[in-house]
Amino acid sequence: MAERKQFQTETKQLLDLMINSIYTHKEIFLRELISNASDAIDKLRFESIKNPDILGEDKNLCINLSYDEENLYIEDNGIGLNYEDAVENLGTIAKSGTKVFMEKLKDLKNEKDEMDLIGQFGVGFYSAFMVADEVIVESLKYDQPSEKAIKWVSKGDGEYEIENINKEKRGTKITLHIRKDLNDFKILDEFIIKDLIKKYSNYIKYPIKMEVTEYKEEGKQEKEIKTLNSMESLWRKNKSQIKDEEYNQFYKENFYDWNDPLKTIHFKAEGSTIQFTALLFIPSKAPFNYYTKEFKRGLNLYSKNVFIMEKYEELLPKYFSFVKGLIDSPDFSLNISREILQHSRNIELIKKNIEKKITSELKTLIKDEREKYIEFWEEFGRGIKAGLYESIDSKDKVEDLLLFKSSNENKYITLSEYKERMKEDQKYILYAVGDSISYIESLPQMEMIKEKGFEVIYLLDEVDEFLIQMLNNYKEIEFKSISSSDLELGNKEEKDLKQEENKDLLGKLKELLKDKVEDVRVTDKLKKSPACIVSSDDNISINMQKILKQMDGNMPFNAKRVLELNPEHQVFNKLKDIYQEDSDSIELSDIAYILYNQALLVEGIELENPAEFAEKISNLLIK
Ligand SMILES: Nc1ncnc2c1ncn2[C@@H]1O[C@H](COP(=O)(O)OP(=O)(O)OP(=O)(O)O)[C@@H](O)[C@H]1O
Repeated sequence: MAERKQFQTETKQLLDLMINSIYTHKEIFLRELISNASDAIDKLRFESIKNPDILGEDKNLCINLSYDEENLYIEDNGIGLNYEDAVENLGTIAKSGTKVFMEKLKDLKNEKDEMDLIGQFGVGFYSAFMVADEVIVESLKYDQPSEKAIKWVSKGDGEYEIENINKEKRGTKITLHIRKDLNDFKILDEFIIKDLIKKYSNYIKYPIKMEVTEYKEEGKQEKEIKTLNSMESLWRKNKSQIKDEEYNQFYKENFYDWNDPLKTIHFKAEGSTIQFTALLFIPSKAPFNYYTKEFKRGLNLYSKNVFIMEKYEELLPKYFSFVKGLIDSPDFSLNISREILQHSRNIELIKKNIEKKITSELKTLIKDEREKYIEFWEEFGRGIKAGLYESIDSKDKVEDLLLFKSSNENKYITLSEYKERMKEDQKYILYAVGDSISYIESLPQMEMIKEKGFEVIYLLDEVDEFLIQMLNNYKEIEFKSISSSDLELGNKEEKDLKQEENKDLLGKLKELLKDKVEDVRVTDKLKKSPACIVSSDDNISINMQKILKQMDGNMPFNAKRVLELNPEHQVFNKLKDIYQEDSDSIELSDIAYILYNQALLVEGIELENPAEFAEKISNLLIK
């Protein structure tokens, strides 16, 4: 006679929650039940170490799936449940923290909170009621005679029935009578089941078998029992036993890439606070949508081979968003939600750990395989820079991974290499901004710097200058633009003296150009060129304004400009002569106008009035 029992109050509430669950991923019930089956086989294996006889005839440890029109069956030959086990484990939530769970359940305000809570506590077996209106568990524990098997039945309505039955085979068979009101959600289908197993349970270490349709030649179909999961989780194998090809194959199959990864990082962390295995890949090519909003970064999460979620982004800082891979940790609960994970201390620890590892691998590449790193940089460098720009607190960790081309043979260098090579009298890390090397090299400001033998890093990417301004310094050496108005290259006193000597002329020029520039000064940056334009505001350089204007055409171009003149140039002498002769002459104002516009042209800035500029040049030519 079956005994009718009530579920524990808490369990009842949990069941109600499951049945009326708003949880969109109903499919996870299969993962839960398979993971329980796998745990049950684990437990049996453990027992069999002490006593190998308990396996008896039934040595092929596996999980069998089958289905008919109304039911799904999940069967294992694991440890099994006896009467007490079933009452205890299937009738109550046998977990510590149940009280807390229920307390919290009372305070719930909305559906999202509900999901978070489910995630936090894990619902395992009860998730079956998300898809089934009746669940039957038939089980024979390994150490019991067949007539001591049990049958446990519940409709999830607060009660269950339990009785002893006769069952010959060891282990547990679960029958789910599938609900009819699941709308779009279908489970009694070969292909759906196959897909779900691949997605969630592919790396369960026991075979999950099911009868499937095999398509033979000449269009013939046959039914065959097949193993649906690959079983082997590469990441749990010993590193020394894995060949490069295996890693590459695994990467390509799981992360949708045609190319082999550039680098594979596989490691285990077995600290006292957290345990996890990481299998990470640095792709060799950026995905086609890498630089778009559609791209999603993140690592896949597993708990002891069981898939939990895809692309969990909090584990990867933005600047490492190119990394693909997975983390397997027994500390993750199967039902954990993204929201809960976010606040978990473990996640912070794992994140720190993998970040350190990726950084050190990349640094090794820079040192030992520069060509490979350059290849990588050309694919992902922009992403690293943009990511770092958004998380500038991580400057210390990432700045040594940055590469820039420099005036030293136009090769890529790191900031630390720059620092090493700095001249004794050099105060700053000098940079120049432009969209090509040839443009930068022809800038008048480069003339004196080259002469002095200072190295200049070239900021060729739009994001570069923004980033450099955020970084502000490298190991306490300030970055300075070669176009910066306060860059001192020569003897400051000499320059100040020249400024003083010519202050009347400079004042006059400033007046003539008053609606165009903020100031007119002498400079020691120029050698062959008569003039250049610099920004008087280090925060918004002329180049940055150009970029901002490109992004938004309506933006006024208002970087504060300063016209700098080369006091050693013939043109300057000419200006002096004209000024002395007649400080109000048209010629003086024309030359000032031309010099200013010329400097704009060299800087690549559109002229306000090209026709007027051309006319003044023509006038000068015929004089
Ligand atoms: N196939 C099975 N064979 C033997 N025992 C089982 C089986 N399925 C469930 N159980 C028993 O029922 C208990 C409750 O399962 P449930 O899935 O709710 O929680 P759990 O597996 O302990 O936790 P979690 O699902 O969070 O890992 C299990 O601990 C186990 O003792």
